Amino acid sequence: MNPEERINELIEQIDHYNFQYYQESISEISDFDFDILLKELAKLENEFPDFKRSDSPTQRVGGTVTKNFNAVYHRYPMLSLDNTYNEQELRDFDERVRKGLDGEAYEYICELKFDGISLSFTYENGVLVRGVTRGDGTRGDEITNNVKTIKSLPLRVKADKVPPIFEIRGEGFMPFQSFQKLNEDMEALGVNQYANPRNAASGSFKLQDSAETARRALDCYIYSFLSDETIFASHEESLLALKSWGFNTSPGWKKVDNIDDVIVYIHEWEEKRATLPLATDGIVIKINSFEQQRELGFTAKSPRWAISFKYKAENKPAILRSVNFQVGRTGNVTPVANLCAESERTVPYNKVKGVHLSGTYVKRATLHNANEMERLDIQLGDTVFVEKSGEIIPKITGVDVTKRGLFTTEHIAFPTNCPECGSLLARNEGEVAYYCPNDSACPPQLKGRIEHFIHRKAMNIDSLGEGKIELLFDTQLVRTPADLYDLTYEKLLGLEKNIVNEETGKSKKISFREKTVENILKGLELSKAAPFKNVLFGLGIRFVGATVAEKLAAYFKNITALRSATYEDLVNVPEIGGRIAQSVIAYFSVQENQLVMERLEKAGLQMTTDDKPVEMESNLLEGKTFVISGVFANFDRDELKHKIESNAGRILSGVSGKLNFLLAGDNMGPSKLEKARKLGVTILSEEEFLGMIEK
Ligand SMILES: NC(=O)c1ccc[n+]([C@@H]2O[C@H](COP(=O)([O-])OP(=O)(O)OC[C@H]3O[C@@H](n4cnc5c(N)ncnc54)[C@H](O)[C@@H]3O)[C@@H](O)[C@H]2O)c1
Ligand SMILES: [Zn+2]
Repeated sequence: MNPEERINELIEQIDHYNFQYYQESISEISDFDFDILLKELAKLENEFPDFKRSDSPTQRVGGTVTKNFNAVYHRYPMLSLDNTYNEQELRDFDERVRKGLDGEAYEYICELKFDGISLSFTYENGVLVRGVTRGDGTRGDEITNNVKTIKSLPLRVKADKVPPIFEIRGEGFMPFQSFQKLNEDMEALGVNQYANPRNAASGSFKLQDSAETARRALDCYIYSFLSDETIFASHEESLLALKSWGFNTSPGWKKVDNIDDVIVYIHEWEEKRATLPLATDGIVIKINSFEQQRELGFTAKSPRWAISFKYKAENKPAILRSVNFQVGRTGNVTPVANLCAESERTVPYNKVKGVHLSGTYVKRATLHNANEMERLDIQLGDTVFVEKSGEIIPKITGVDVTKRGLFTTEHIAFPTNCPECGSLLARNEGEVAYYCPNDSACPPQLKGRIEHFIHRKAMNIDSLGEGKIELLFDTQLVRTPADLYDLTYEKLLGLEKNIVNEETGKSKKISFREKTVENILKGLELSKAAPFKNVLFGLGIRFVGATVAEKLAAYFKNITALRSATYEDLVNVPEIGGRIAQSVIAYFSVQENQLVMERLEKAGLQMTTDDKPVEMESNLLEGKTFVISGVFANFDRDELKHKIESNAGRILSGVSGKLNFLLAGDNMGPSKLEKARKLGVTILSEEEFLGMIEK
């Protein structure tokens, strides 16, 4: 590949990752690997300036504005930061600063680099009037209602020196605690979880529903002040003033006067940052004097007076001692590695401490699925590399095959049968995970279904925590949600169980005394008033999350109508596709499920509703099928989907002979387009589509 081709290829890759990262809040590769690609591009552009493109990601801030919010121009551009992972480059930066300042003395402010999203807040006459994301650096999304949910952000500032208009900036983030809670909720709902707190913060600040943003308990650390008037001489002065005005300025910053002390600061926080309640990914170094900042100026993408030093995700060798195959609520089988430190090879596994990584000991890591095990070519006894990605879930990133002796490792067979119930495992076409199909009797699946049933967004029975369900399950009192409503005071009183925590080995005794039993029964009684949509969601039908349950409930109005709905009836409901329809039908065709439902109805749960269904706009698209692909100028995909469905059209999951229309936006994959053309599918632009439903 010649340099020009490589440059173009890199741009395409980086644009793709940027889109995923900023628009979809997904990291498809690690920041480190992303930064390697970006550096390779910058280097090639330097060597071959003729091939340098003006739209290169080295010349632009990575984000974009979305169509969901008002785009507003920044008064002062919001740039990125140059970054480095090593001390030598930091010294090179210091050298450039020294030259740029012509021998003047200078100071640095070192700050922690919090891992969230950049936010800008404008105050007029002391009142918060606007909150905006960084966007593409020139324009951002106006998310004022969402930033107002940040409790530590003053809505009004009262102080003497406050200028009539000023802007402050900071990092909006989700503390680990909120992150964990959010992901637990998402797991219970069966929807995709966020990989790390940064992605969660980014997604949460850009929600349409501010009430949901508020529930997610986001916060923000303020690290910069801007105004047209010169009020402060230095960054330090501005930070101190902001603090005295009531802002939640970023904690832990320090003023130093040479690069060696910057490096001391970096080492100081390398381990200590693991004790913070939020994610950090490095430190930021800024020239203190505003005058000197002006002298040094900016590149197209970042200030010349600042740089960030990023900590590499810590990666350490460990020994793979064994693999557990865990069966989850939906029957998915996940391989989990049991690890020990290299020095613990011969220590009995219950005495193993594990590998010290970013402040904690790690002895378990996910291997994701059979494909991933194959990709790693991992064997028992192997020396592997473990990393804490997003500082939360440890994963295995590779195998050190040079450490593999002739007889020291052993092939790992992925089980053919469920380790919990013995059923033959199955795998759906196109999916990587194996699952246990025995959903009516496999213990973790039964238990999981009950845990789901009592979830906050379902029957909301919080007097029945996880341990209690385990106890009810073990004593065979409860195997299905319907059994819960047969529980009585007499059956419950006096039950006991020791529950051992697998991680810590500590045991906890659960015993049902009078008060506990009363609370459980009260919770069950109250749950009988939960609306039909909650009951429907609580059943845990595959692909029926809270929103789908709400739509089905509103459309069919009662369980009898839903139960007898045909596939055609179901796909006629706006926004219900074939996958959901099939899953609902499959669920009701199982006799045991029908029985559970009848018993729940008898117990007095709500099986009807008066909620109104989604309004249909017309039948203009009746009998027509659509696939939406790419990015559109006026609507996002969900809006287009809604338009199709509320005009009686149907969405298909992929391009096939059955498809009538491909609604094609920008950036869609060329192979999809090609396939559609071959099959004679009509390709529509956004405008052409809108023309079809105009009345
Ligand atoms: N994994 C991926 O797929 C992927 C894709 C795109 C970008 N990225 C990562 O994001 C980086 C680019 O993002 P970026 O442009 O936001 O740069 P950045 O996150 O590396 O640095 C700039 C940002 O740091 C933040 N920040 C935190 N604490 C700060 C402080 N005390 N002072 C000033 N700023 C502070 C601000 O939000 C600022 O916008 C890449 O280098 C890469 O590491 C990853
Ligand atoms: Zn099973």
